[in-house]
Order: sequence, then structure tokens, then C-alpha cells
Amino acid sequence: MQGLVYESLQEKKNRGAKAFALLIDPDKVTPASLDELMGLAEAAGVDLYFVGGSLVVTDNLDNCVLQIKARTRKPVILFPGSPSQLSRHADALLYLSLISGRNPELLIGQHVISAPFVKKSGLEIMPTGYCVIDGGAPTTVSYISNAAPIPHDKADIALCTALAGEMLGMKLIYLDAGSGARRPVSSDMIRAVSGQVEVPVIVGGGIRDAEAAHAACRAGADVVVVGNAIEKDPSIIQEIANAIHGVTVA
Ligand SMILES: CC(C)=CCC/C(C)=C/CC/C(C)=C/CC/C(C)=C/COC[C@H](O)COP(=O)(O)O
Ligand SMILES: O=P(O)(O)OP(=O)(O)O
Ligand SMILES: [Mg+2]
Repeated sequence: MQGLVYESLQEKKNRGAKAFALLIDPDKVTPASLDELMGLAEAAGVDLYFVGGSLVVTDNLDNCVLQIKARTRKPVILFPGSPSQLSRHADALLYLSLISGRNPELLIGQHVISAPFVKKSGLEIMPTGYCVIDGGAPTTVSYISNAAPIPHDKADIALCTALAGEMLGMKLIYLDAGSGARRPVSSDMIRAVSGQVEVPVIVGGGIRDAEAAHAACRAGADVVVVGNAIEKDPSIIQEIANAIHGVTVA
């Protein structure tokens, strides 16, 4: 089940290198806007393409994945808010279990229902302990998941949740303040989690400039995800990429 995409994330982490994931929400792009975005993203050196949304209302996912694949050799990874967001054209799947919440459907229920389809998809499956962190206001993910986010200033809760996830076998931990969060995950929380878990740590939600991306890397994020801010202003991609790639940890 573990494959090339996960190995590349682990290898980057072992070198102390940081990865920039661009989140593309299939509802928010047209073929023309995606074409332009891909030009900027490839020039900037985006490392990973995440595709998905908490709620996807168009049937644009397959086309979106195919269009991204046609423009890059970098991994295209599904980041699904529900099992309806599967595309066999992607390379890998963040197989999210919402371990910060107590909603059984998002911990295991939806996985049981969709297991045969996920297995048949041929996607590389990356079990991901998904933690929603309070981002200062309700976000689409906090509303849709119907589960209390971890309070912004409770790094210990995030740490214990991440450790439990890792010991249960999760291969990635994702700390997410939610799309467009007013405040991103704090450096204290990222430091607490990345200091003790061994698997790669992904951080996203409300990262809207180079400074915030840099801070997340310095605190220990292995992968930094940016979606909303680049949707609003694609021209910031290069400076965010530079900020992320400029951090290497010995
Ligand atoms: C195949 C399967 C079993 C799917 C179920 C997946 C599951 C349990 C999902 C958990 C709940 C959920 C609604 C997840 C949403 C995922 C998502 C796309 C969130 C948006 O993330 C924002 C990202 O971190 C970037 O933020 P920003 O830069 O501010 O846009
Ligand atoms: O789907 P999400 O969670 O990325 O949120 P939104 O599309 O509302 O920004
Ligand atoms: Mg969305």
C-alpha cells in the first residue's frame, strides 16, 4: 500500500527539506484559470498538488486532476472532504480520519462504506490523522465535520491526538485550521507535535503569505499547504515557494 509518493515525503523529511503543497479546490477553478495557475505553480517549484474541498459541488474533479497531471510530473494527491471525491487519475490519496473529532462517521464510518471503491481505485493510500484546529472563526471544514476543533492554544491536546494517531498507524499527521482561517495553526502547536511524532507533519489553513509559510516550516511543518490565498492572488506563489524552500533543518 505504501508507495512512491509517501517515500518521497519521508525522504524529504529525512533531509530536513520542506515541501510546498498547492491546494486546488475543483469548485474554484475553470480550465482557463487552472491553466494559468499551473504555469505559475510549475515555475515556482510547487512540490505537491492537493485536490479537494470540504464540500465539492461541481463534477469537475476528474477533469481537474487530468489537467494538472498533463502539466506536471509532481505528485497529485486527493484531499477529500468525502468519499465522493475520488479520482483514479490522481497518484495518491490522503486517507483522512478526523482524529481530533468525535464524529464516528469521519473517524471510520465513511471509510467502511467506501472501502471497496478506495481499494479498487489503484491510488496510493496514505493513512492520515486529520486534526482540525480552531482558526478563529467557523470554517467550511469545521461546519461540515460537525466536530469540535482543537482550541488554538491547546498544543497539548494536539500533541496527544497526533501521538495517538501515530501509534494507531497513521503515516501522516495533518494540522488544519481550515480554509481561509483567520489565524493559522500556532507555531507552538506545530513545534509540540513535530517535536514528538516521527511521521511527516502537514500544516494548512489560513496561511496567506510568505511569512506565515516560513513560520510554519521553522516550527517543524514538513509540508505547508496553501489554497485560499493563492486562489485570491496567484501571483504570491513564487514568494511562498521561496519562503518554504528556504528553510532546511539539520
Ligand atoms: C475516502 C474517504 C474515506 C473520505 C473521507 C474523508 C474524511 C473523513 C474527511 C474529513 C472531513 C473533511 C470535511 C475534510 C475536509 C478536507 C479539506 C479539503 C479541507 C480544506 O483544507 C484547507 C487547507 O488546509 C488549506 O487552507 P487554505 O490555504 O486556508 O485554503
Ligand atoms: O472546501 P474548503 O474547506 O477548502 O473551503 P472553502 O471552499 O469554503 O474555502
Ligand atoms: Mg471548497
